Amino acid sequence: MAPQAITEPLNDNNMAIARKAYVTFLAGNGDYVKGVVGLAKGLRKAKSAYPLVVAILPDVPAEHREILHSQGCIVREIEPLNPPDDLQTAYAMAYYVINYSKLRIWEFVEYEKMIYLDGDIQVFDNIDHLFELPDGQFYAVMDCFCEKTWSSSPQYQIGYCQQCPEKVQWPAELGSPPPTYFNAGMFVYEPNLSTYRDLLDTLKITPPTSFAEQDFLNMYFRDIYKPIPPTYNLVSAMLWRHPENVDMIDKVKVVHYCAAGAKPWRYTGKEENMEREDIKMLVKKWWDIYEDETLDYKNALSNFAAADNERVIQALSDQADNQHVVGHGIVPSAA
Ligand SMILES: O=c1ccn([C@@H]2O[C@H](COP(=O)(O)OP(=O)(O)O[C@H]3O[C@H](CO)[C@H](O)[C@H](O)[C@H]3O)[C@@H](O)[C@H]2O)c(=O)[nH]1
Ligand SMILES: O[C@H]1[C@H](O)[C@@H](O)[C@H](O)[C@@H](O)[C@H]1O
Ligand SMILES: [Mn+2]
Repeated sequence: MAPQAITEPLNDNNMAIARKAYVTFLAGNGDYVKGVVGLAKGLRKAKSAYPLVVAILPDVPAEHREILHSQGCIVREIEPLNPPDDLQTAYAMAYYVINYSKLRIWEFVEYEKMIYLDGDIQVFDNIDHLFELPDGQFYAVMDCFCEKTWSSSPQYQIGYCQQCPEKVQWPAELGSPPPTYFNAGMFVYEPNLSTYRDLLDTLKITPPTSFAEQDFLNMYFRDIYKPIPPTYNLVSAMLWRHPENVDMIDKVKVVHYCAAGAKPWRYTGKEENMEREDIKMLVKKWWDIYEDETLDYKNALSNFAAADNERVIQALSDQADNQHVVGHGIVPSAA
C-alpha cells in the first residue's frame, strides 16, 4: 500500500495512480478493527501502489480511528443507511443490516476506480492489476450456496450451487436458474454520483432480504456483472464444498475468512471445519502479517525513506561514475 504522507505531488503521469484506491468498511466498537489493520498490513506486504480508505460508521470509537490513521489508512466517516421497513426481515446474520451503509462508497468520486474488500479479507499477493480491467462492468467472484447461512434459500433446499451446476440441476418447473450471484465481500467498481443517487432511490423501493446489500447489489448490477476467478476472493467454504474449483491454496491471492468460526482474530478451531489443516494454515498466514511489526505504517515509512535514500545515493554515485567526478565531493563511489 502506498504510504500516505510521502506520495509524490500530482502530475499527469501519476494522476491515474492517485485516483485509485482500495476501500473497506468498519462499524462498531468491536474487534473488526483488527481485521482492517491486518488488511492494511497485507496490502503493504503485497506492495500495493494504492491507499486503503476505510469507510466508517459514526459508532467507531476514537481509539480505533487513531489505530487506522497510524496504520496509514484514509479514514472517511459515512452516514448509516438503512433499508425500508426493516423490522420484519430475517437476515442470514442479524448484523448484515449494517452493510447497507456500504452503498455510500459510490459517493467517493475523488477516486475513479476502487476495489472494495471486507474487513475479514486478507490479500496475500498484489492485485493492483484489477484496477486495469475495462470500465463499465462490475467485477466480483461467484458465491457458493452450500453453507447453512443459505438454508432459507431455494438453492440450498434443492442442493443446487452455481459452483457445480451439473451436480444437482435446477428443476425445470422452477423456470431458469437464478442469475449468477457474487459474494459482495470483494468487488471492483467505479464511484459515480448518478449511480449513487440511483442506488439510494432504488433501495427506498426495495424490500430488504436475507443477504442485505449483497442481494441488493446482485440485483442492481446483474446486467454488468462479470465474474472473476475465485483466487480474488476465496470464500472459505469453497475449501470443503468445491475443492475442485480451488487450485493451489498456497498461491491464492485473496482469502475471505467468512465461514462460521473463521475470523482469524477470533479463531478457536472448535467450530465445524475449523480444524482443517488448510484453514489452520490460512489463519496462521493472517496472523503472521498482523503481527509483523515491519509492516506497521511507521516502520514501513522509515524503510521506505531508507530505500529512497539509498536510491538517491546510488543515482548520484552512478552519475559521478559517468562523469568521472568521484572525489569531487559528491558522494563516495559505491565501487
Ligand atoms: O461488527 C461489525 C460487523 C461487520 N463489519 C464489517 O462488515 C463486513 C461484513 O461482515 P462479515 O465479513 O462478518 O460478513 P460476511 O463475510 O459473512 O458477509 C458477506 O455478506 C454480507 C451481507 O450483508 C456483506 O455483503 C459482506 O460484504 C459479505 O462478505 C465486515 O467484513 C466488516 O468490514 C464491521 O465493521 N463490524
Ligand atoms: O455473504 C455470505 C457470507 O459470506 C457467508 O459466510 C457465505 O457462506 C456465503 O456464501 C455468502 O453469501
Ligand atoms: Mn466478510
